Amino acid sequence: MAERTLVVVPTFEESASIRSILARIRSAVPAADILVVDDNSPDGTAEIVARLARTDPRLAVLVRPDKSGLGRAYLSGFRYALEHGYDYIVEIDADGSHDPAELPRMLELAESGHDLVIGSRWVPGGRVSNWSRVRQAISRAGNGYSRFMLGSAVRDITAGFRVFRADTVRLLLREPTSSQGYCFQIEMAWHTERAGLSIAEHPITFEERAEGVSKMHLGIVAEALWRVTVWGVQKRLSPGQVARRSEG
Ligand SMILES: Nc1nc2c(ncn2[C@@H]2O[C@H](COP(=O)(O)OP(=O)(O)O[C@H]3O[C@H](CO)[C@@H](O)[C@H](O)[C@@H]3O)[C@@H](O)[C@H]2O)c(=O)[nH]1
Repeated sequence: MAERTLVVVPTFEESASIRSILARIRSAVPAADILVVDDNSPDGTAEIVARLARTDPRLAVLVRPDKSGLGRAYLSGFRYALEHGYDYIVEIDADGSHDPAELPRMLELAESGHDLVIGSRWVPGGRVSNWSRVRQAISRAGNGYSRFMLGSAVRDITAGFRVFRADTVRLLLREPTSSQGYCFQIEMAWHTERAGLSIAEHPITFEERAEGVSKMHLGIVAEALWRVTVWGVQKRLSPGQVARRSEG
């Protein structure tokens, strides 16, 4: 059977950019299916996708009742992908920060045996464009701190542009995840690394969004700081027995 790919696009208030990113994904990976996971955006993002899906059987939208964080949205998308028998699962932002044209190469890397492929800003060849100095500093500091606390070798552990083999996700979801927000990305990559699976970082250019606003806020940074600190301390106290999951 041919291998099947699901591109999961989490959205909250992305009505200005959703049409464009869906068209770009479709043109970059025509054989892939697309699932938008929307947290009941007041700006009608889900309604736009639902209208497009009426004439595109390979596009679907999952509407969640409330805004409950990027991590929770991705979990819903992952479960959908596993239930529907996909072989590869893609994560990509809806705002155009990630160029879907990188996906064929990232999928090739996954097909060649990497369990997780990260579109990385912080490896040679990777860069950011139009990102404020503050956001660059937060990203670099977050990655540096995570590498130090968790002993991770991943250069862009917070990145939101990824290809997972479905088996990787199946393994990760055997235990409940604790992260609500963008910390989910750190948790998934670190657990993949700890499981001894293969991670490749593919250099990308991350473009600051042209429309809409970032959903990043202080609470998201605080959650990541807190959880990475706890995981890092637990790792030092009982190596090999990290209580990665602190809640359901
Ligand atoms: N469903 C849902 N989607 C969400 C939520 N919060 C954010 N999103 C969606 O998640 C994507 C990323 O959100 P942005 O707000 O655009 O993120 P960013 O500030 O540009 O952050 C980028 O950098 C982070 C740190 O490196 C990354 O962790 C993140 O994935 C992204 O690439 C967008 O498609 C946005 O609509 C949520 O609570 N629910």
